Amino acid sequence: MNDRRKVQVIGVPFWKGCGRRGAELGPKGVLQAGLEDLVAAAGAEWAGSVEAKPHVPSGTRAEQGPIRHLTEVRRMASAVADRVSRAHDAGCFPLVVGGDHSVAIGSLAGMTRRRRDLGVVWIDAHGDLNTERTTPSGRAHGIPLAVALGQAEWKLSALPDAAPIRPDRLVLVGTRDLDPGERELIRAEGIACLTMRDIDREGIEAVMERALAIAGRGSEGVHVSLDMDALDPIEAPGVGTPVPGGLSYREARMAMETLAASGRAVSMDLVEVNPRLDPSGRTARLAAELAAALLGRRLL
Ligand SMILES: NC(=[NH2+])NCCC[C@H](N)C(=O)O
Ligand SMILES: [Mn+2]
Ligand SMILES: [Mn+2]
Repeated sequence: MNDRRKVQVIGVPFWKGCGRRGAELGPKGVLQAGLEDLVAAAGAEWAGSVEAKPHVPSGTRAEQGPIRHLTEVRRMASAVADRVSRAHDAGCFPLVVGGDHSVAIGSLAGMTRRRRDLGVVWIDAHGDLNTERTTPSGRAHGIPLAVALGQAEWKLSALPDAAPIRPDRLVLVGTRDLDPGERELIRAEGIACLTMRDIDREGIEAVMERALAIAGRGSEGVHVSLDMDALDPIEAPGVGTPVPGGLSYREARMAMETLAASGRAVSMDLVEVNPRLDPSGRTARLAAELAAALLGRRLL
């Protein structure tokens, strides 16, 4: 890892990919939980915090189609992609704070513009591998990986200069809730899926080493996408789609520390924090701590 890495926070106050208001308060919540101090404690330099918001001209009509609010999701993704590639060009580590997980379409577009052979570690209860055809909810936060892989009708390459990610460089971690179409895609593409069961059996450190071997070895760096619903709802109650049986506080910390020690992480998403669903604020605080751990904050 370089001596003092610059971190550019890109806040994306966006909820329309999950259909539940409150996710747009995520960036503010995570910042108020002390993100800046925690990043400093990680020894990183704070390059500031900017917002990426879609510009939707008034009078825009809700479109018909399988994915709700698709026009806004596309505009948001394009704004995020521009912020991310600019941060990357300025020598910064882009830290994208959502917002729901559809913001990752923008992060991946922005990163693949600059790094064609990007590895991706997707830490999430869900697969986020639905397409327009398989989505059970019509929510865009369930499709970002299918878009990034080029498996959906909406392709990452529709965004200027972005490139699809490679299925053999993608690894899912913490998975415990998949839809039928997602299972099929995982099988068909041979996507590595390190489920909660693997974590139970092998321990989080061994699982993360495996994840790094897939996404990290030989790639041009690893994008870490952390959906806070990967954590057990007891630790992180402020998420829109909680699933029981998730990562403990310690496992999540260890996962971040293992990624940090590898020195391979080049960008991160921190998503699905919904402060409205968690008056205690612990989900936002935990999210900020996990980002700092990924950036190298440690006890000694
Ligand atoms: N990023 C998330 N929390 N995604 C939840 C997705 C839930 C479900 N699989 C769907 O497609 O709607
Ligand atoms: Mn999820
Ligand atoms: Mn997700």
